Amino acid sequence: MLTSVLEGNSGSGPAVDDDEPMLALRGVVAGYGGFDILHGVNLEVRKGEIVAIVGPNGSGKSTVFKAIYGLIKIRLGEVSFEGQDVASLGPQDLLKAGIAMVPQLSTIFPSMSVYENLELGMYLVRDKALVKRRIDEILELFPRLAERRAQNAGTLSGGERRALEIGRSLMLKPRMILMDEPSVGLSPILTKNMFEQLQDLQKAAGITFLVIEQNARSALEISDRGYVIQRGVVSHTGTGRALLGDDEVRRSFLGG
Ligand SMILES: Nc1ncnc2c1ncn2[C@@H]1O[C@H](COP(=O)(O)OP(=O)(O)OP(=O)(O)O)[C@@H](O)[C@H]1O
Repeated sequence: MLTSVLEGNSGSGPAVDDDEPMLALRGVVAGYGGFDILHGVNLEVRKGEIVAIVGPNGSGKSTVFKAIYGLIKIRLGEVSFEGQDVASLGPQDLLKAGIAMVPQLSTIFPSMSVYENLELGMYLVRDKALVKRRIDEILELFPRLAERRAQNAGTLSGGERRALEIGRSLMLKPRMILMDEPSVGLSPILTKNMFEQLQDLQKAAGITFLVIEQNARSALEISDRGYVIQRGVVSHTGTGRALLGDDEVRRSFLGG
């Protein structure tokens, strides 16, 4: 079954009309307990894009991810991935479908080596030769990790650790990666490096990214498109460049 998972995730995935978005949220309403937090969110990600979700604290950015990743049930609306309704799928099934998530909090095992942490990205796969091949491919994408493959992950710098998390999420060959605040804990220069890494992966491996970021300016600078979420709805959308140039967005979120 796991072989089929890998086969399913390799290559370009199901045939999708290029005009169709890879991921689409339509009128999504979701929340916690008796309260709605998202009041009809519409959002699209096209194949090969980097798309950023930005907005003030508590506006619902993480809730959008939870709704996509099946961590909360949506009350109204639709979530589709490559034309398939995925609203009722949980994280394991979404991973099989080709979407991986890199959470905000580190999930690296500090007393294990870089290599062993990467192995965990395919821990259910018994074919060791396949796992090794995949790790070698990933280490080729991340030369700094390759140099440190035997080093304990707990001794990595913040940026290297983030790279390891991204690398591990690539083990099952997802076509799309959701990243929740990838710049948390990183200095401005490491944030810049990390975003450049996403752009490299977008080009080298054709990965599509949907990224939530507090650091709105840095995220929009490298994003093809962005969505500003305010009080549970999309208030602005456009190319990263257009949002960076929008007076209201600048005043509200980017510090003038
Ligand atoms: N498990 C939960 N139970 C109840 N309310 C929650 C829960 N998780 C989030 N909320 C509330 O939902 C609202 C949106 O939270 P969310 O985490 O989506 O915002 P965010 O835009 O990601 O914020 P931040 O930038 O601060 O991380 C907040 O008012 C928050 O308190």
